[in-house]
Amino acid sequence: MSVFPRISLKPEVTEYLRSAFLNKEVSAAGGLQEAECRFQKLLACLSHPPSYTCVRASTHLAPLEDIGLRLTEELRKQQKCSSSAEELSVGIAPHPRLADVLLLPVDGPRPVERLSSEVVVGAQCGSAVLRGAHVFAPGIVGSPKYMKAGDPVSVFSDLEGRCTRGATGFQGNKVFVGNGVAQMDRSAIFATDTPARGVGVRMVDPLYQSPSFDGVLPGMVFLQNLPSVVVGHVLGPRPGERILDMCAAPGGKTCHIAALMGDKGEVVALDRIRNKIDHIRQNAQMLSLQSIKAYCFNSTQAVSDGPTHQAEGPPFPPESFDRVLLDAPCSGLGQRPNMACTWSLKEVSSYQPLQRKLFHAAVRLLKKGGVLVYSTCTITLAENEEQVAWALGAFPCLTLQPQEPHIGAEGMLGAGLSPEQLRVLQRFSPELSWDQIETTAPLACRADRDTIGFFIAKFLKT
Ligand SMILES: C[S@@+](CC[C@H](N)C(=O)[O-])C[C@H]1O[C@@H](n2cnc3c(N)ncnc32)[C@H](O)[C@@H]1O
Repeated sequence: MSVFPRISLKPEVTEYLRSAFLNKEVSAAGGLQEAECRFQKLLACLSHPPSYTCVRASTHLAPLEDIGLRLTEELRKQQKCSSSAEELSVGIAPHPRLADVLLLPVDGPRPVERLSSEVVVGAQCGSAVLRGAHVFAPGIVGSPKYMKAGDPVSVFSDLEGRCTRGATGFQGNKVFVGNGVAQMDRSAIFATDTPARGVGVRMVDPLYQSPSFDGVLPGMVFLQNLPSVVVGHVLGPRPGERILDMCAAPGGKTCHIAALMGDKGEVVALDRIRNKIDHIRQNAQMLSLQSIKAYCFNSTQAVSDGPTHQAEGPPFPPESFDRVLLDAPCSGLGQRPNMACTWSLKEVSSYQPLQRKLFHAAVRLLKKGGVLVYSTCTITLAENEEQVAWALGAFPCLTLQPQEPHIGAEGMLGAGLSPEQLRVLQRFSPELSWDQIETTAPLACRADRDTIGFFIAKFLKT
């Protein structure tokens, strides 16, 4: 059952994406009609959440089976505390190919009746609610005039960011994401002296029901999209190596890399935004990882001029790292659910130059014989296959490598790459099986197909 409309984009952005998905190579290979059909499915599936939640387990601390059992116990406790009449069976399943992944089913869309009191939240907060979160107070933009803690409310997501903060009603473009109970009075949420923190609305009857991971086994499980976990495995870090994560915050992949190395070696995490570095450090501490060193730095300038640079932190001499991850800043259009993106075409298409600058630094910092993984959470050709084609031309020392595991589809036609090159790329394309995925099918079967949109390329520097 489809509850949300397809993702709402500016017409110029829709046309830009259409021209990529219906490019000449694609149309010649499969026909224009099939390409249009794939594109329409893409727009529909992006506005819906995946049908499961993926968590990465800290298998450097305990066996997957033990973590699965402890998680089941914790979630059962959560259900007992929940006032929801309907119980969600926990049903955790290990991923058949990823030894550190647990999958949990999401139940939805469920028939939930709307209440007369409406709380309006920002689009990002609304998407988080659809993936199992409660509503945090900073995400609330509007509430009933006399709302008190304990009031039952319906929560709506403001798709276009039009609701003014503190509004008592909103008639704009909004979608219903479920019912909850206010945890604060309106006056506390919109207080001007001390901005409100913590849960503002506890969701009791969400449209999509999945467990809330707020405070659940924080050192043992980490919420992460499936393709993001695949990135760590594809990079293939080994104990004792020195690894660079160039765009690391909040550190999900950094921590995964350190865990895969058994916390032996060094993982250097860089990010340009200072307060995001604290998130990397907090996550490393929470997951008991000592091998991570995080620095606030612009990675386009992370190569030092001469080989004599002695300091521990960036910039680094050329050929300093065994493996480099470039999880690039990108247009993020693969994220699900995403019901509306208000970006202009200029914004959506602004990332290619920065990604190329980062690529230059990545190649220089990598040792000969080292591995470079480039990834994005977007669906555009310009940030994915076109970047690979450009990199192969710009850096003759790079060769494309097969990936293990290879769970996504192959790369998309249109950037002039050969069939062999496309086969070793990994493009997670939920639209390819959208409307064929049976929600009753075993979790492990649908998990690999019902992902966010994502892209991974692996190179070897020869
Ligand atoms: C896709 S996010 C990274 C997500 C992260 N790898 C993870 O798995 O948790 C991209 C990050 O790149 C950072 N960034 C953007 N430009 C950068 C630059 N020139 N140097 C370093 N970091 C940059 C952004 O601040 C953002 O945190």
